[in-house]
Amino acid sequence: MAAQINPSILSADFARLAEEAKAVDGADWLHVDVMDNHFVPNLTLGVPVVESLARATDTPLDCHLMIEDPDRWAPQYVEAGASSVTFHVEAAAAPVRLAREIRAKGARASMALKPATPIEPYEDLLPELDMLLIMTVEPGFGGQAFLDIMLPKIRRTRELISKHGLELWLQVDGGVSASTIERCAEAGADVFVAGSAVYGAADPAEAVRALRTQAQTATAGASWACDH
Ligand SMILES: O=C(CO)[C@H](O)[C@H](O)COP(=O)(O)O
Ligand SMILES: [Fe+2]
Repeated sequence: MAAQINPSILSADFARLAEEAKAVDGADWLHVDVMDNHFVPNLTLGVPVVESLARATDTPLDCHLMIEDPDRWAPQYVEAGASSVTFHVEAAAAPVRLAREIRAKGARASMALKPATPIEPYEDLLPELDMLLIMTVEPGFGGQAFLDIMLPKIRRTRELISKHGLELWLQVDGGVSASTIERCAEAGADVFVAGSAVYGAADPAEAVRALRTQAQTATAGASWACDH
């Protein structure tokens, strides 16, 4: 699969979300960070904003739910128009049931791991998912420094995906920029969230294209991608 770049609107101007979505024309997905001030110490937006944004853009929405009780709330984000919904495993009571419910409602089901959460206990759940998100910062805020100690976890997850022959996308989120994206791609990521690196650029659409080129080039030279 070609590398995908998902600009995070956390770094956009929330008063001009429709225009900010257009500013990254050509992006694969729009990454929408939902924070409830409980699971993370920050508060962003909820279902009504996602509904409006889904009407305002043709770019599919990738909703990253950093909230308590995703079992209750995640299905509502599918109904609001999200094409992919990510819940945190640390917050989910029944991750398999929830992933099945998200898929049954017609969206891609994705599960996120905070930096201190290992992948190994969840190996058997991977076939239930369309995407796995490895956080490369502590969730809660944009503009944080990339945690390169997450690279071995990305590598081990890519090995598990290959071992089971899965079509699972592997997303990284947090501190992804021109100086870190190649290491993520080489380790095995294929979906890249970038907030400040895109919306902080003079030309956000050009930043998306440049990041994609960097990721594609790094992937082409990576050992994990040789048989793809
Ligand atoms: O989930 C997130 C934070 O919890 C954001 O998606 C992420 O931080 C993007 O911002 P940046 O690229 O600036 O790090
Ligand atoms: Fe995110």
